[in-house]
Amino acid sequence: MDQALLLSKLNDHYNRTLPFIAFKLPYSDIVFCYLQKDATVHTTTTFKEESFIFAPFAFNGTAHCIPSEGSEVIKYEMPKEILKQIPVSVKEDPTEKARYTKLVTEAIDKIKTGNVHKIVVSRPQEVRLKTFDLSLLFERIMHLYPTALSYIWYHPETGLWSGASPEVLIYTEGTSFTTMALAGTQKVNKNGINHWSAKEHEEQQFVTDAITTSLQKITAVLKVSKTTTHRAGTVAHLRTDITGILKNSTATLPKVCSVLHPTPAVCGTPRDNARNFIQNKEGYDRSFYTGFLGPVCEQEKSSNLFVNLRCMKIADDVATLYVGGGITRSSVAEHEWEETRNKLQTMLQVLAPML
Ligand SMILES: C=C(O[C@@H]1C=C(C(=O)O)C=C[C@H]1O)C(=O)O
Repeated sequence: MDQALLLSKLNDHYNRTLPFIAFKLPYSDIVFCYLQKDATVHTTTTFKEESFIFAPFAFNGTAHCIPSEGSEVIKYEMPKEILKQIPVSVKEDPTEKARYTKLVTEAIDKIKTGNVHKIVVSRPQEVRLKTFDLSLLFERIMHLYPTALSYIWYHPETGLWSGASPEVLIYTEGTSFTTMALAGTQKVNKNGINHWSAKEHEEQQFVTDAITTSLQKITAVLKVSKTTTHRAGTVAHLRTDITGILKNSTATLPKVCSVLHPTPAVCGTPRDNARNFIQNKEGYDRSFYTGFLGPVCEQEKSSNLFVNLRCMKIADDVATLYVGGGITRSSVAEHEWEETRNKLQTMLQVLAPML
């Protein structure tokens, strides 16, 4: 199928308010699309049917999904093309900056009281588009970030979401699994080498420790890699891979997801205390941001689930971009604000021709 036909099918689906998903896995050139033939709201608690799963931050065991059955399934190979990144500026809103830095300061104060080590706080940023163009969105999201899970999800129930996530929640293949601890953020250094502070290493170590502890009960083998620098668009993170074998009897995919989600990389640690802070103080509903998403296939016993980061929701001509960062006792509110501004670039690059 050529790209013009694919785009006309996607546009047609969108105009008829029919659900679809288009996604590309990291390091792959193949875009998969499931175009649902009706507007049924499909949900899953078993994660067994071949489908693309879309779960919110407030996941309670049930996720939205678009099954391949009952959908037109399209496999499309993206032509190789490198799009240049152009920094896009958004006006700094002093009121929003004051609100966010206050939230960060409150998180630091909470951490200093001692019952929570790390809290991930976040904010939505609205951006007005001249006009929304689904074809342009497709071309840019699928080309700009080859190491990410790039996607466009649409369902009349949830609206249109798009993102390029650098963070694996879990990959499974039979009982083998891979997950990752991703934290610490810097702008990508021009010489390609980033130097990380003790604060950034500490923050990332919280994530590794919390993930390995939570996986202990449901795994038979657990291995932790060396920590490396992971580039994600214009920012870089510290990353540790965690691999192993799941216990066959207890570790179903929904169970593994409930154990891992929300990870300390998007919520904090200990989880309940961090989540309480977020719910009481963040001041907005994260909805699908920092939820998880990706394809699952029971027959092949495989899944590729990602954390929904570097994403946005688009309604009419307004895109809402979501960004956050992990706070520890040594965080500096002004730096955290800057970090969220840097992270905004990932989706702003995608939207650039529509601004
Ligand atoms: C919360 C976000 O990112 C997470 C927080 C990070 C950090 O605190 O340094 C780094 C990567 C992600 O795990 C986001 O991008 O919105």
